Amino acid sequence: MAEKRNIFLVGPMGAGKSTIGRHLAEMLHLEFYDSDQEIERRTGADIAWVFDLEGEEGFRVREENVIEDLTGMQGIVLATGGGSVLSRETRNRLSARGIVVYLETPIEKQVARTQRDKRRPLLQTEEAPQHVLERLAAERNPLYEEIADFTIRTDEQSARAVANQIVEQLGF
Ligand SMILES: Nc1ncnc2c1ncn2[C@@H]1O[C@H](COP(=O)(O)OP(=O)(O)OP(=O)(O)O)[C@@H](O)[C@H]1O
Ligand SMILES: O=C(O)C1=C[C@@H](O)[C@@H](O)[C@H](O)C1
Ligand SMILES: [Mg+2]
Repeated sequence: MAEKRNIFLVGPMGAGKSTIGRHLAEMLHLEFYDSDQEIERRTGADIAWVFDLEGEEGFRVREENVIEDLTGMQGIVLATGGGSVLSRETRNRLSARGIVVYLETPIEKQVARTQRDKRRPLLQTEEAPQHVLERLAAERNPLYEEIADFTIRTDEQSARAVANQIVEQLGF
């Protein structure tokens, strides 16, 4: 049987990777994974707690390991953590083992979408979320672009409509 392909969603916090990823997996009859959720499952702690106990550095090690394992699977949709592309090894694995879709959205939209929940420790600081997200974007957008097979904006349509658009672009 032909190898089943993987789809990896990358992009910043609030781009909609987790939400759109679930729709996409359902539409394509693939399994859905989310690296943040997988870290929570393996540690039995939430993301904020991992950041508190181990710092961002410890979190990144866990993230790299989880993505190494998940990218070794076949036939999955994976929503990656927003900062996972900081690791060169992770970027190489994502590029080599699946189709990478960059979900792009303006900062203002990211701010609005991440305002209500407190699960993103990098945004729980004195600095305004808008500034943090701008700083992260300057460093990370080139990395998302570097590995993307294609890019889709997620601020103009519903999550389901974006998933549909991805299915069309994938052509399978
Ligand atoms: N296309 C969309 N249209 C409207 N709302 C959306 C869309 N995509 C996502 N949202 C909403 O935005 C919020 C953030 O989305 P989501 O958690 O999927 O982002 P994420 O990219 O996984 O972020 P993170 O990197 O922090 O995990 C959710 O409440 C979701 O319902
Ligand atoms: O952009 C980031 O660095 C992060 C995004 C989230 O998906 C989580 O992985 C965590 O909150 C860190
Ligand atoms: Mg997510």
